[in-house]
Amino acid sequence: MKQFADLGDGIRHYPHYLEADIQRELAQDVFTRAEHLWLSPVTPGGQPFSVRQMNFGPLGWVSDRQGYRYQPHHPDVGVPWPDMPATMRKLWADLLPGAPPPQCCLLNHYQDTAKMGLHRDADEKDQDTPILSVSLGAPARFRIGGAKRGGPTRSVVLGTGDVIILSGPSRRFYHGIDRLLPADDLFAPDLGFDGRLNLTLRRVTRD
Ligand SMILES: O=C(O)CCC(=O)C(=O)O
Ligand SMILES: [Fe+2]
Repeated sequence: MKQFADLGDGIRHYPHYLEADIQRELAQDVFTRAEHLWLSPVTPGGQPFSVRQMNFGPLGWVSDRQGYRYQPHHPDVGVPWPDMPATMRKLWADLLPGAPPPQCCLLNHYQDTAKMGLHRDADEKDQDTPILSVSLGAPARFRIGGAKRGGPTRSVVLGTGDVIILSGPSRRFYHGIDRLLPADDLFAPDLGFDGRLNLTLRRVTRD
């Protein structure tokens, strides 16, 4: 069992969990298969996100003028989302033994000043199975609060190859990304892309 920092409330941070060559393979696979399929999401109110997004796996999270939802097909081209990377399925099985398999691997690609405001992952019928997320590339400041908006928050730097799990009470906590941080050369293998890639695994349905 690799070391993790227990941040309380079911938050587990595994720094440098993925080796550099695995990170490189994962990034190459993801960017190759996501090419031409990236989405520029907008909120239902029409505000653009500063990240671009894509999904792998049976269900993908989509945000547009019609609302937030999960669907089995890419909204622009109508094809099923590409298969979930084997590395991500293995991570889930290794770190969350006994959990039902993930149904969505959401990609968030952050460049320059991209960020993500505080939100809860609330569109899944399954609000109990943990969320597992991987960071690749530029480090970022991840912010996490509590179950109610407006309460105190804390932050943790997520570096390349890090895994964070939100389980237990923290599955329903507000969280977001403040901003990208300058790369730390000691832990910054060249992964062949700019900015930061986040891959988030979630269970969506309750069955
Ligand atoms: O980029 C991250 O680490 C967080 C992404 C996130 O919270 C989400 O996609 O719901
Ligand atoms: Fe989230």
